[in-house]
Amino acid sequence: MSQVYGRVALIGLGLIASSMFWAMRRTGLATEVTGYSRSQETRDTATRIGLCDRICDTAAEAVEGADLVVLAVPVGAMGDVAAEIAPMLKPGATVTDVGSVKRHVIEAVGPHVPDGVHFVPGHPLAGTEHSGPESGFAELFDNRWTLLVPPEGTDPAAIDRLRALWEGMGALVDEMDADHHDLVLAVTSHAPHLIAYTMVGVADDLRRVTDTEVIKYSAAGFRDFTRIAASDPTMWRDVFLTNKDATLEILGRFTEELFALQRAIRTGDGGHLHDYFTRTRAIRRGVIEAGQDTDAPDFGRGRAKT
Ligand SMILES: NC(=O)c1ccc[n+]([C@@H]2O[C@H](COP(=O)([O-])OP(=O)(O)OC[C@H]3O[C@@H](n4cnc5c(N)ncnc54)[C@H](O)[C@@H]3O)[C@@H](O)[C@H]2O)c1
Ligand SMILES: O=C(O)C(=O)C[C@]1(C(=O)O)C=C[C@@H](O)C=C1
Repeated sequence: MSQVYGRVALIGLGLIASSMFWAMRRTGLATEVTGYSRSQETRDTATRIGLCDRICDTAAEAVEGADLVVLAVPVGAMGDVAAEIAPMLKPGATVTDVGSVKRHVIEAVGPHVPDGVHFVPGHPLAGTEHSGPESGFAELFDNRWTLLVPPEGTDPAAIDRLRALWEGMGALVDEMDADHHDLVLAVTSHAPHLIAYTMVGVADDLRRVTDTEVIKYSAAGFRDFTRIAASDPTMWRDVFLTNKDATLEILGRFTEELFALQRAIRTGDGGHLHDYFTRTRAIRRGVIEAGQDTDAPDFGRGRAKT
């Protein structure tokens, strides 16, 4: 894969931006990558570990002359960052983001993007519970989906170019409407995170089970919950505050199903429990066959990357 953009500016140097830098560098997808993050400490760390070709002291300096600007800050900060960089954007450049919620980002960022600059929101469906500039790695996006959510009327050439960048970074790329994206992600990512946060909170509250026991006897299922519940508090606060309707809808359905399962346990309705678990097991098999669980032993049997 060869160069897709000349200069790329990464704003917010955390897990996703740093992974993008290493992934771009792996195959030379950009000529120069500039970076900016709000805290001096993050910028110093980025300089120390060689993240980006140039770390700048302001967002405006980082985006000057950039062909692609990537907003990789928490969703709640996207609008302010867009307002700050808008006057410096080069005509013909593309602004994208990697936020976990799309309708809010389109409404917060869109109005600041000047005429003559393309806006192609995106979201890589890949991450870890770690954050910050040292947490990134080049393989994060390999064989994982990235969803592009271009508003109606976006220049197809700008979309294709961003698609080429993500594919060059190892991702599979699809396009989706913003509202549908937010509903799908509420099911597959946002509600599950809230449930994990809750489960770990419950274990912490339950004084009959000591902390030492929780850690010592942590079974695989609960360990996965603790991993997810260690995710960045600012990022997840913003996700729930900006994808309110879809998350509340899914949590409403979740509560209804939970009550039904609770009732089946209380009334000894084994048939209901067995049927339910049979249905969910089929979903898990679908995830593995689609090649989306890299931890599964048979990962790779599924969809071949073209
Ligand atoms: N972590 C994940 O699993 C994951 C996956 C996909 C998408 N995302 C999305 O990607 C974005 C970044 O997430 P991350 O995991 O890389 O976060 P992170 O916490 O690792 O990094 C965010 C960085 O942005 C900086 N920042 C915060 N506010 C800023 C501002 N106003 N101006 C400049 N810099 C600012 C922070 O200092 C930090 O360095 C979020 O919108 C998140 O929803 C995260
Ligand atoms: O793997 C993880 O730790 C993640 O939480 C990644 C994950 C997800 O829910 O799948 C988290 C948030 C995103 O916006 C995209 C990916």
